[in-house]
Amino acid sequence: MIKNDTWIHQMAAAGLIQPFEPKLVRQIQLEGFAQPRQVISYGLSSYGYDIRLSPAEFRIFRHIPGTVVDPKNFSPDNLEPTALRTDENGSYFILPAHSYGLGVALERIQVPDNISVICIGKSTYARCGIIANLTPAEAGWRGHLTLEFSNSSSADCRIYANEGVVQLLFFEGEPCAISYETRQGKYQDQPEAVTLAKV
Ligand SMILES: Nc1ccn([C@H]2C[C@H](O)[C@@H](COP(=O)(O)OP(=O)(O)OP(=O)(O)O)O2)c(=O)n1
Repeated sequence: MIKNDTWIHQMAAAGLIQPFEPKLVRQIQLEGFAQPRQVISYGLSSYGYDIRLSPAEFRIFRHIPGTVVDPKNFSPDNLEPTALRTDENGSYFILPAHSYGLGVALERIQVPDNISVICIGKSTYARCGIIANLTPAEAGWRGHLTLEFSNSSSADCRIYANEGVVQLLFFEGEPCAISYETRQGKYQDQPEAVTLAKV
């Protein structure tokens, strides 16, 4: 069964999502500004939680002529760090047209042993041609999710840091025999930095 806002709120106290925002935030009031700034929503929703993109790092995929990407031997040279920019609308990275980029979640999550998390895109970005890869966070996993985005449009697009970027859905099942923690999964305890493919 999918978990609701009451459950997510209760579990936040036990470390499910940190930092935790108990309502859906659509605008923030900045010191020294008369008007609040509109943000891409983040925080608790009815049956999920919208997490933010960290300003720490965003990397864009680039082709290195003469090479083939090997998931068993991934080269960091294929992912070029891109600068965080800031203007009156907020801080953002630019994901060029028809390209692929990796960022990291601002929040740290800690998945209980009887829960599976599905990470899906936000409609606001989907409407701009940005596709967030649909990925799981497994029972017993902890850390900052590495987030993958493709820009399927022919225009460059901003991806805002410190604002909502993907949403998490939480599903409860019978307790599993072996969690991500007990199997010592290789992506356990990811820091707030892009974690590359490993074998
Ligand atoms: N966008 C995502 C999706 C997942 N994860 C983390 C949480 C997952 O619990 C863990 C492993 O995800 P997968 O099971 O999809 O990865 P693999 O099957 O490739 O790796 P493993 O062999 O560790 O299961 O990686 C992540 O950081 N960013």
